[in-house]
Amino acid sequence: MSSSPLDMGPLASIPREQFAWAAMAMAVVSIFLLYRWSISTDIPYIAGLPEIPGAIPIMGHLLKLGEDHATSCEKWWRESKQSVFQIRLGNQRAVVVNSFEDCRKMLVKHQTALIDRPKLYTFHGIISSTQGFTIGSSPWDESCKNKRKATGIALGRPATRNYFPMFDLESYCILRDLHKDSNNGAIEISVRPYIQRYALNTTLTLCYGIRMDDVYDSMLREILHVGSAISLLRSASENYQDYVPILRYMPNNEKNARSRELRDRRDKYLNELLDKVRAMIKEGTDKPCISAAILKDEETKLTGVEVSSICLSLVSGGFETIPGTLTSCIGSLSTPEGQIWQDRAYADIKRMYPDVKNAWLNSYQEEKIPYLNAIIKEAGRYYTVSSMSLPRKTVTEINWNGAIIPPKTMVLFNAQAGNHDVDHFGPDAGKFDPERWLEPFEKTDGPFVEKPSTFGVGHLSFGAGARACSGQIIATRLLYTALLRIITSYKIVASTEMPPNTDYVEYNQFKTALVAIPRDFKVKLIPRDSAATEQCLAEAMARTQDYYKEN
Ligand code: HEM
Repeated sequence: MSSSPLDMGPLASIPREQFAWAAMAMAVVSIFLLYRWSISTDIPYIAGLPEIPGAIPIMGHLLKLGEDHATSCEKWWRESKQSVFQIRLGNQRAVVVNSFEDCRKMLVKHQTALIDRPKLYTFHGIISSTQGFTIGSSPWDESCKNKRKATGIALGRPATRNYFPMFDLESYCILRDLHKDSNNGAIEISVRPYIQRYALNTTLTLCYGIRMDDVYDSMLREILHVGSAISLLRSASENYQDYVPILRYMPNNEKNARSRELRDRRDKYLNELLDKVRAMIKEGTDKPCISAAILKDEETKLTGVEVSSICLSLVSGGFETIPGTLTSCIGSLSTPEGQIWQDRAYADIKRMYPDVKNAWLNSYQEEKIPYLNAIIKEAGRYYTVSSMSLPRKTVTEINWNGAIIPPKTMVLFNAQAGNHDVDHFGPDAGKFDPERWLEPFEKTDGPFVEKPSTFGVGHLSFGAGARACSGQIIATRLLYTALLRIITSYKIVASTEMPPNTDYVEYNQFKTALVAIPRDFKVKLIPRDSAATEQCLAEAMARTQDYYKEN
């Protein structure tokens, strides 16, 4: 006998009602399991640590966080009065630390437990598949240790002396071109491109012994463009597929295609740079630099991929952070209140170096001027260019006031929140004020004296502990040298048509980027002492020509 399509076989003996119940139960169980799956995370809920309400299935808090994670977390901290809390980024659980004191305590006291960095699908799996991970994104292993050690030597204080001629040359080029392109102050100008070249040339020289003289050089602009686009793909608010795996399988995955395109463009210029070094070695014209040392097989104990990774780390470590900090700082200094700080800085420079030529000469050798140091600290604090720092991952458990944060948990440091914490910096934490770093003084008499700091540089912008920024010493020197030379040459005045945005959140035009990109603005440069500036420029030109000859 053939069965009809409606023949239900053995199920036919189950009464219709019972069948309906069974089907409903199965549906309920399936929905429950689906729901459980949609809210499950790599690390289970951490008992004893508050979780921010409002997470939704699959996405967790990703949508609620919006584009600007640092500002959302800062708000949740203030609303919940809990500085350390847990959130869900898709299927990953993360602990967020907000207040200055908690960031400091977590980063320093638990530095060994927090020595690792998480791996992300797009950045590690696609973008970094050819040149290796940058140091800032490397999980903690033997290779990362070697890379950090080599970088520590190349960027440490004793090595800084070797870079004096480079600091001299690159900061001279900023002033040379500002002087030329603004027609000695007659034309309003946007300063960021000059500072971008400054930051990039410094690390390119360190890594490859190569620099680009033209602010709009095509390779220089390509490196900056690709680097910024990659930095966007690293951010959680821009790239949900790192946390919501299902999105990776979407047809025509635009993120993957873009990642591959950027990776290929980056490979192209990195290979070109290495080829140039190879050619220079062949001709005997190579300059002392990290990649030449490796290519010439000097004793380095590093592999080829590790060298690429180090060069990539140094180039990407500075090209946005330094321009972000220095450009925004110049924005704050150009305001009417900022012009008073400029004048005080200028007076302090003249107090230490009555002859401006000596100030220029010493600008890359020592950081002796208290008022300038205060401006640089304040710029680092106020414009926290890496607002959520770089993510960390625990290797061992952390007991945080009784809550056990297990190994392999992602920990995020809200440096922006900590740097504007009124409980630490006082009620004016939201104001740019270099004088917070100076001892109280009779404003007219001076002299300015820096307050001693109990915690590194006094703010969280370079991170802290075992994975703190490797480039901090060089970065500070670069900021100092450039600022000294700019302030001694010009009084910087904000453009009335294109003034700077000096709000510590709104100055950034891309909230989703890993490192802030300041909104464009222009300034007018009013010469302080044209004859002295021209003499300083002429002397710097002569010195830097000698440097070229020596190399
Ligand atoms: C104003 C300038 C800079 C700022 C604000 C900055 C900020 C940071 C931050 C927040 C981190 C993560 C720290 C942590 O996890 O605790 C970091 C890591 C790092 N930075 Fe910087 N940075 C700057 C300049 C530079 C420069 C110029 C270089 C290289 C020449 C550099 C190289 C690195 C490297 C290699 C790491 C990774 C360290 C590791 O993971 O072990 N940075 N930086």
